[in-house]
Order: sequence, then C-alpha cells, then structure tokens
Amino acid sequence: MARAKVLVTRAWPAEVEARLAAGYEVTLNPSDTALTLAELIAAAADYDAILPTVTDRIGAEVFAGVPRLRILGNYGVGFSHIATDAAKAAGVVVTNTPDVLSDCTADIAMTLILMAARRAGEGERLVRSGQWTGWRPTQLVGRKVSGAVLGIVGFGRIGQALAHRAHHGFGMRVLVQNRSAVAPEVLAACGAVQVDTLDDLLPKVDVLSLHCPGGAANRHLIGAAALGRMRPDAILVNTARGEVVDEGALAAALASGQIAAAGLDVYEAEPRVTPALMGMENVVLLPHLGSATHETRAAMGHRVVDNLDAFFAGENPPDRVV
Ligand SMILES: NC(=O)c1ccc[n+]([C@@H]2O[C@H](COP(=O)([O-])OP(=O)(O)OC[C@H]3O[C@@H](n4cnc5c(N)ncnc54)[C@H](O)[C@@H]3O)[C@@H](O)[C@H]2O)c1
Repeated sequence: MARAKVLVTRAWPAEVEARLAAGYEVTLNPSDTALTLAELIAAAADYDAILPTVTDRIGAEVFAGVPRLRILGNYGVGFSHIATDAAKAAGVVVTNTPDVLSDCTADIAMTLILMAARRAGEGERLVRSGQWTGWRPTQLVGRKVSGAVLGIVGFGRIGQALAHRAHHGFGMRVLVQNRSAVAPEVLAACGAVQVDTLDDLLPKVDVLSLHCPGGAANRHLIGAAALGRMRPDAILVNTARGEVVDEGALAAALASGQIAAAGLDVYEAEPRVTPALMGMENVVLLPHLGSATHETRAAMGHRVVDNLDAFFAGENPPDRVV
C-alpha cells in the first residue's frame, strides 16, 4: 500500500522526524519559516496530512477546494490558528498535543510572574549595562510573591499546573475563573477558590495569569475595561494566546499606571510586539517559549505521530479536536 504523503511545516526534533520518516512519505519544509496561505492551499491539494504549528494560519481557504488533505496533526495544544469549522465541513480531522506541554508552559508562566514581581529583567539589564554601582536598600524593590493572590483565567490543564506551582511551591493564594464549574476536589488540590465571573476576579488579584484558549470567542477578553478593573499594583501575565489581550490597551494601562507590570510570552501579531511595550522597563517579554524544552518538543512530536498512526490505522486519533 502506498505510504501517506505528509508535510511537516517547521523543523522538528530529529528523533521525531526520523520516526515519521520510517512510516510515511515525508516532506520537511527546508526553510523552517512559516508557510504562506498559497503554499498551504497547494499543500492541501498534494498531501494526505499536514503537520502545522501555531505559525501556520490555516484559514477556511485551505479547505475550500477538493483537498487531498485528510488530517491536520497540529504540533501544539492551542489550535485557534486553524479554521476548525471549515476543516470539519470538509471532513478533515484535526488533532493537537495536550498534556505533554502543560508543565513547561506553567513553568514559563511562573517564570514571568517571578520576573515581573521581582523586577528580574530590569536587574539583568542593569548589570549588563555596567551601570550597577552595588547593593542599595531602595534599588529595584519589587513585590513579594508568597501570600499574593494569583487569579487564573481558564482552569484547564495548564491553569491547574500553574496553580499547583504557585500554591504549593510559592505560597500564593489562588482564585480561578473558568468557563464551567470546576470539581471541588480539583480546586482543593491546589487550595484554589473559584469565582463566578471575570469582573469578580479582576479587582481581587495581585497577579492575573491567562490560560484560556485564543480564537474569536476570547479575543480581547482583557481589554481597556478589564484592565480598568485591576488594581494599580497588579501584574498581568499572558502565556495563552496574544489575541486574548488588547495589546494597545495593555500598553496604555501600563503607561498610565492603571496596572503595575506585565509578563508576556505571546503577542497579537507575532513576532511583532507593540512598539510601546518594547521600551517599558516594567514589562517582561519572552519569544513564545511556553513549550520550548527539548523534552517537551520531542514529546509533542511523538504525540502528533501517535495521532497520525492511529488515523491511518483506521482508528479514532486520541487527541482529535474535530
Ligand atoms: N505560550 C505557549 O507556548 C503555550 C503553550 C501551550 C499552550 N498555550 C495556550 O494555552 C491554552 C490553554 O491550554 P490547556 O492545555 O490548559 O487548555 P485546556 O483546554 O485544558 O484549558 C482551557 C480552559 O480555559 C477555559 N476557558 C475557555 N474560555 C474561557 C474564558 N473566556 N474564561 C474562562 N475560562 C475559559 C476552558 O473551559 C478550559 O477549562 C491553549 O489553548 C494555548 O493557546 C500556550
């Protein structure tokens, strides 16, 4: 039987590329840059499977013809960059990679909380600039994390992994807001309390960390109105998706002192960052590092291939999202 034709849109860990090549007719994108829409449309006509990442904007146009494409094995858990309704209508299966990246993404959220609260980015820049003149009682004084109230928006896999770290590791008090009710035992496991609405949550938190999906439903969930309900000493952390935060409104809130600081791993128009944020000392900016460890990137790749193997064996892929 002919082997399925598979396109990998970005460079993957070598061990996963080797596993993939053993079972499929694989094309790797040699440039390791994001494919254009035209390239994705052409690929849908040529390949049985495309294995995209967050940098591939897979709009409805990709499914508009009569594609050869049968499955999109997304390399990542978030899939708001894929027009899943159009995929479903075209009979194209979409899978993702849940769980295997939760710990590392929660680690990056905790990193941003600590860096923003303790002004670590400012401190590092001071030392590197050669301007540090020695220890002083009033220099770069930040906020204490232990005992602070952490508000988590979206209490799924990553939100819960962060809550465990923050509560058990750092003594933070955790409030959560989730689209649906969270089981009492899940809340109790990380000392968390669920509040009903985002409006209830915002004025209560020292740190707000976002862990809901992106996409149209959550676009600008945190905009001028939400930022206006936060306390002036509060910190916003976003490791979810850039579109969840109105970046212009965030820059304005930081400039006016409406909130104190921010830590960002994701941006509205990656890799572009709103210029005003680039010049602010009280903002920590990371280049979408959530899942970026060797172990996790390999595990994500194996998870994609597990789903692909199941699909081409005629089974329902374990991480099917449509
Ligand atoms: N920075 C990174 O590199 C990185 C890495 C992995 C995942 N992510 C992002 O993190 C997101 C969460 O991943 P996960 O595995 O925890 O997903 P998940 O599906 O387990 O959890 C998401 C939770 O958010 C809730 N939710 C959805 N909309 C909401 C809203 N408006 N208000 C409150 N709660 C809402 C859902 O009910 C769910 O409980 C992904 O969708 C992805 O976009 C980013």
